[in-house]
Amino acid sequence: MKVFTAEQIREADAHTIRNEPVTSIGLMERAARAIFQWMVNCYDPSKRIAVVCGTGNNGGDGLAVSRMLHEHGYRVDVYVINRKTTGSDDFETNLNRLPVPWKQISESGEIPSFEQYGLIIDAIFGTGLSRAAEGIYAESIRAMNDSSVEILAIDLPSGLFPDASSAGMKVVHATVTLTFQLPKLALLMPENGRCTGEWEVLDIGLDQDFISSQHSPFSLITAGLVDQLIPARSKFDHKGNYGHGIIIAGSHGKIGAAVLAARAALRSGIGLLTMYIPRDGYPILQSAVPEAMVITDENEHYLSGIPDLEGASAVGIGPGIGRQAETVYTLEEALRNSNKPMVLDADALNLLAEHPHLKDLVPENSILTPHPGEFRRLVGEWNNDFERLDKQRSLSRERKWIVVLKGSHTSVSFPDGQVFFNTTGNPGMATAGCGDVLTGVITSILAQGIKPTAAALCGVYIHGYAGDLAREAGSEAGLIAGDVVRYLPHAFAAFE
Ligand SMILES: NC(=O)C1=CN([C@@H]2O[C@H](COP(=O)(O)OP(=O)(O)OC[C@H]3O[C@@H](n4cnc5c(N)ncnc54)[C@H](O)[C@@H]3O)[C@@H](O)[C@H]2O)[C@@H](O)CC1
Ligand SMILES: Nc1ncnc2c1ncn2[C@@H]1O[C@H](COP(=O)(O)OP(=O)(O)O)[C@@H](O)[C@H]1O
Ligand SMILES: [K+]
Repeated sequence: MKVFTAEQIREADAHTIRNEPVTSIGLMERAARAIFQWMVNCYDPSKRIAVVCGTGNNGGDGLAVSRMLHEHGYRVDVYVINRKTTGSDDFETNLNRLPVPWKQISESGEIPSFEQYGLIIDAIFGTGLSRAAEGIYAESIRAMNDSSVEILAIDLPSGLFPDASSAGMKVVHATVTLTFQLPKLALLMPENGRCTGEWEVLDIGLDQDFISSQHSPFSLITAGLVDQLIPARSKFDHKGNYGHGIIIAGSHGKIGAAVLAARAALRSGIGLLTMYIPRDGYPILQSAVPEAMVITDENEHYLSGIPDLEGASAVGIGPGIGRQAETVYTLEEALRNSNKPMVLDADALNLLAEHPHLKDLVPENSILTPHPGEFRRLVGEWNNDFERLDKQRSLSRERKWIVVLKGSHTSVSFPDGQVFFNTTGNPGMATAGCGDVLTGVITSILAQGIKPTAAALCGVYIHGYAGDLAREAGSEAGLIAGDVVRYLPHAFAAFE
C-alpha cells in the first residue's frame, strides 16, 4: 500500500470526481459514511458526542457524520470554530443539511467544557492545514487535549501537517485517527505517536487505477506484499536448498544474543546454520540450540578472529559482539572476506561508526539494522523525524545499503530511494533481545537465496507479526524476545 502526500490525495479526489463520476459532495458523503459505519461498530448511542468542526472540507466531513449519528439516535452537539466567512462549498451544503442546531466557537466567546462528553470528534483541519494552528484554533485544541475525553480524529489529528514535521505545534491528541484511503507520512513518525493514537485507513473508493499510476517513494509492508516475496518450499527439497548461514555473535555476558539469533534463524527456514562465538559460549550454545553448528574463536571472552566464510550463502554479524579492539579485526575481516550482501547489527554498527574507514568495506546491498541510538552514531543528530527519514534515505543512496531503522513502524530504505514502513509489531517488543531475533530472521531468509530487499521486508514484517501473536497469547509487559522466536512458526504459517 502506497503512502501519498496531501497533494497526491487531492489529485486522487479530483480524478475520482471527474472520472467515476461522483460529485464532490457525493464523495464527502461516502467519506462520512465510512467514518459513521466504523463508529457504529465501536460506540453505542448512549455516548454524548461533541463534534468540533473547521470550515473546510474536514469540517464538512464532521457535519455529515453529525447528521448520520443524529439520524441513528446518537446525541451530538456540533461546534463550528470561527465561521466568520463562508466555508468550503461542501461545508456549506452540509451545514444546510444539518438537522440539529450548531454552536459557534469564536475568538471572543467561550470554549465549551468538553468534560461533559463521552467522545469528541475532531474535524477542525485535515490535509488542508496550511500553517500552525493559532488563536482560537490552538485554544480549542488545548481544551480538547486537556479534557480526559477520548478523541476520534477525522483523516488527521487537527494541527498535524501530513507531509512535514509538526514538532512544537499545537496538535490534537487523538485516541484514534481514521484516515481516508491511504496513510499519510505523518502517521508513521514516532514524534507524532502522541497525536495520532491508533490509526486506521478507511476505503472511500478513490480511483484505484489512478492510485496505481502515481509514483510514491513511500509504501507500507503489508501481508499481501510479503506473500508475494516469501519463497515456497517444495516436496523434493533438501536442506541444501535452503542455504547455509553464518552468524558471528556473542561475547562474555552476551552469549544470550547469539542464542536468540540462532534460534530465530533456525525458526525462519534456514537449511544449515553455523554460529561463530567466543570459546566460553560453546557449552551454552550447543546445549541451548543443538540444531546449530558451532565454531569457536580462540579467545575465551570475545571475538578476535574470523571463521572461514567460504561457502556461506549469508553472513550476519553483530548481536552481542561488544566493542573490544580485537573484535574490530573480526568485523574488518568478515567485511573483507564476504563477497555478498551481509546483515550488520548492534555492535557491528557501533564499530562501523567508531571506525568509519570500515564503511567502505561493507558490500553493496548489505542490510544494516540500527535502532535509533545506533543510527545516530552512524549519521549524527537530527531535528525531527522527517529529517531522520531524509538521513536514512541518503545513507541508503550514498552507500547502496539497505537500512532497517527499527522501532514502531520500522522503516526499510533501499538504495533507489524507496522506503517501506512496517505495519506489524507492538510496544511489548521494546525489550532486550528482540533486535537479535530480527538479525537471525533476516540472515536466515537471506541465506535461502532471496534478494536482500525482499529478505529485509519479509524479515521485518514476520518478526513483528510473531511479536503480535506473542502479545495476543500473553501481554505486552510480559513479552520477552524468546516469545517472538516461539511464535515465528505461527507467523510463517500465514504464508504457507
Ligand atoms: N472531495 C474531497 O476533496 C474530499 C475531502 N475530504 C476531506 O477534506 C479534507 C481536506 O479539506 P480542505 O482541503 O478543505 O482542508 P481542511 O478542511 O483540512 O482545512 C483547510 C481549511 O482551513 C484553513 N486553514 C488551514 N490551516 C489553517 C490554520 N492554521 N488556521 C486557520 N485556518 C486554517 C484553510 O484556509 C481551509 O479553509 C480532508 O482532510 C478530508 O477530511 C473528504 O471529504 C473526502 C473527499
Ligand atoms: N514500540 C514498538 N513497536 C513495534 N516494534 C517495536 C517497538 N519497540 C521495539 N520494537 C521492535 O523490537 C526490536 C528491538 O530491537 P533492538 O532495539 O535492537 O533490541 P535489542 O538490541 O535489545 O535486541 C526491533 O525490531 C523493533 O522494531
Ligand atoms: K481532523
